[in-house]
Amino acid sequence: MIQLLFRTRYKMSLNIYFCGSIHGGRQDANLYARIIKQLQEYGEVLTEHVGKVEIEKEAEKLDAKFIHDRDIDWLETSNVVVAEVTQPSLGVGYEIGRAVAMKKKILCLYRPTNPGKKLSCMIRGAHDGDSIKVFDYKEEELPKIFKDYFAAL
Ligand SMILES: O=c1[nH]c(=O)n([C@H]2C[C@H](O)[C@@H](COP(=O)(O)O)O2)cc1CO
Repeated sequence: MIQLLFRTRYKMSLNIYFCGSIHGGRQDANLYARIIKQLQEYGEVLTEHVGKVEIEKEAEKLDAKFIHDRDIDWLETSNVVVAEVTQPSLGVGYEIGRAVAMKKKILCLYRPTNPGKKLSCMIRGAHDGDSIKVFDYKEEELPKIFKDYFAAL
């Protein structure tokens, strides 16, 4: 019951900006969709399109400046930024940098699956354990990570 009240309260008040690679590579697109579904338990995900398979076709119809300005507006109105940072993406790195400058609460999630690949120090090193958190994770750990993260906000 308490959890239900908690979720209802946050659904009404939290704007979540989810970042995931688009032009950087769509290998994790289905994972993004599953993450967005979980995040919707905690608030409104402003960037739901990041998990959509057909996003690249949609993006072709839109002007880059329109996408940039719309996303920066959403970033400004967001309360929390959640970024899946395993697949490197210039856009995601840029969004995180802008979000840091806006003093947003930021959660970065990285899957250390490939021993030959490392997360950028500019993301891992931004972790301060308070406003900016960077976690290594496995997908099955996400429900607990989100539960703990949003409860502590
Ligand atoms: O069509 C788009 N729509 C859009 O919202 N974005 C934003 C949201 C994503 O978190 C991020 C992805 O950047 P990139 O495309 O460089 O991987 O940029 C990026 C694009 C394409 O660059």
